[in-house]
Amino acid sequence: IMSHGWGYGPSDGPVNWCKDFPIANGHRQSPINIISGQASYDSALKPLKLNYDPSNSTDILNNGHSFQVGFVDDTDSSTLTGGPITGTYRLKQFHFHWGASDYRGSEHTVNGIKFPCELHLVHWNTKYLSFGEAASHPDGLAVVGVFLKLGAANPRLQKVLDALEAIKSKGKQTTFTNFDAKTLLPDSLDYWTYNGSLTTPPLLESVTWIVLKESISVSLTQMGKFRSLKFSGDGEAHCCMQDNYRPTQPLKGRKVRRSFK
Ligand SMILES: NS(=O)(=O)c1ccc(C(=O)N[C@@H](c2ccccc2)c2cnnn2CC(=O)NCCCS)cc1
Ligand SMILES: [Zn+2]
Repeated sequence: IMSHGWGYGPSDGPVNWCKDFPIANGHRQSPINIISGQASYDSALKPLKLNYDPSNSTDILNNGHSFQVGFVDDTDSSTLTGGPITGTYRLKQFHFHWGASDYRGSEHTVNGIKFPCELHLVHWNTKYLSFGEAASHPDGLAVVGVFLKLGAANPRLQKVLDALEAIKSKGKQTTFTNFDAKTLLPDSLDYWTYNGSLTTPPLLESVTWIVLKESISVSLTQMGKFRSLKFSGDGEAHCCMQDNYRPTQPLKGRKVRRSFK
């Protein structure tokens, strides 16, 4: 895992990203604060269709910013269609952002409310040849965001959290097969949607964001598992992986639409 030179600390964190990535001050940056009263209902928005094949999950990796579960994406077996997008987007990976405390950690906020954690399911448009190629086009990526709200332990998270034991430090990776990402989704697929960006460098403005209105639960103990990861590699000074979220960015005239009345 190459050291990217960026992180979430006082010197390499979000306030400094603009030095290496000037698009940080661009016109469609993410995350944003979603003001529910200002999101307009759009009856043209279709229901989300998420068809994930559990046999596509391959590995779980600590990439030094978060941990991500990777998927085979060389066929249309795990896809996102419908919703605000046209065409077929393939699931590439999912990862999370979380806080050092239970009162922060999500990237998007709703009416100024922060959640302790946010799940991102990352998809790329199959009109392009690869994720990397898609990431450089305005309609290249679609990320489904799911808020995690403090409450009862979520049994569907447990398999992911148990795997963290093996990837405590940066660069650690282990196999992670037969995981059905669909089990992480809430009952309702009602969503807000807007045009935005990657929330980490290179901050490319190529993401159609689809943020679910309904959250899933996470317990205090489970949040402790997230925080037991390290930003640092083996042998480096221990640096707990937490507060790996970017603050909300200016809307700059963008409209947020909602799929529900
Ligand atoms: N938070 S988010 O959902 O908006 C999000 C989704 C995906 C990526 C991503 O895939 N980034 C890699 C990439 C590789 C090729 C072209 C462009 C981008 C990359 C670049 N340097 N390191 N990485 C790995 C990386 O950052 N992985 C995602 C970690 C989420 S915290 C980043 C953020
Ligand atoms: Zn993310």
